[in-house]
Amino acid sequence: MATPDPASDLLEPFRISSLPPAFYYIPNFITPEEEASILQKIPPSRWHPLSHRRLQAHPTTLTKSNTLLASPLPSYLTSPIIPRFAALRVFDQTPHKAPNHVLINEYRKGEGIMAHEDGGAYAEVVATVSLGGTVCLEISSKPGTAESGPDCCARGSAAAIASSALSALPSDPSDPAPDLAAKASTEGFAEDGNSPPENLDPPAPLHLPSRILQEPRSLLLTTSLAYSSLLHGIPAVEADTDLCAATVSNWDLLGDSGVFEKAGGRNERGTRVSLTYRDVLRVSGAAGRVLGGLRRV
Ligand SMILES: O=C(O)CCC(=O)C(=O)O
Ligand SMILES: [Fe+2]
Repeated sequence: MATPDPASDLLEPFRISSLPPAFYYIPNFITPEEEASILQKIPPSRWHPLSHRRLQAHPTTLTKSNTLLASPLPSYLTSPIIPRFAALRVFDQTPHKAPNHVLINEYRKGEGIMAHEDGGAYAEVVATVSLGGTVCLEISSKPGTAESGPDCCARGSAAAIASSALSALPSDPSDPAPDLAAKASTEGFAEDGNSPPENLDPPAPLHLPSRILQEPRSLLLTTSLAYSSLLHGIPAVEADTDLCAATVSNWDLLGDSGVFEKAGGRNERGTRVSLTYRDVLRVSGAAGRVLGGLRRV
């Protein structure tokens, strides 16, 4: 069954409203010190070179049957990030209620990743933390779907999806990220976290393909229909150009859009590292592996 949009009153201010549900963009999710510390702890020996990027999987790659052999994530990937996901209830609706797998991708200038979908091995929530450089993620529809083609169409199912969102639980963010509490309170959300988001605005037009600009230290959440119905990719270019409110879907959510305005709408690519947190559906526990091993002997 599809994982519902994890919308809560805490996430609603960060929803990318011009895109189909449900993408959320949160700038400054981690601090510069936390970013530097994580980058420095990524083990150089674990990289798998690919043709246009390099990759490492934690705790391990999945088996051929898309099973995760359960083992803990390294602490530099869990703290402080996973408690912040919990405070925002990002993974509350997934089977294990927390991420159990992280892919680390590194892209150098001019590198990218082809348009793709992440597939059925995972619950439909991906939480991407960006480190180092800035890139545009390109969002497109799957070939042959109603949204494909150059035209706009109405976000018809947005309200239905939003209404199936999380029923909010009392909030106890033990370790809120720097900007989160302030953003939620300036948006006037109840502190007890019990009010479901109101969605009274008319549906926003959606334009596909579209771009999401990912600043260093930001968090991007790709969930529900955004996960299952759309493709995402990073163009392999040396610079992202023509960056402005009309061409970047999360322009109003950026931490500092002035940087791109001052640069004439241009983002010169540098090395970017992404951490993509997911909940693998099929997990084989250590006990099961021991028993399985004994049976095979
Ligand atoms: O680096 C990114 O932001 C995207 C990575 C990605 O799409 C993936 O690992 O499936
Ligand atoms: Fe992906």
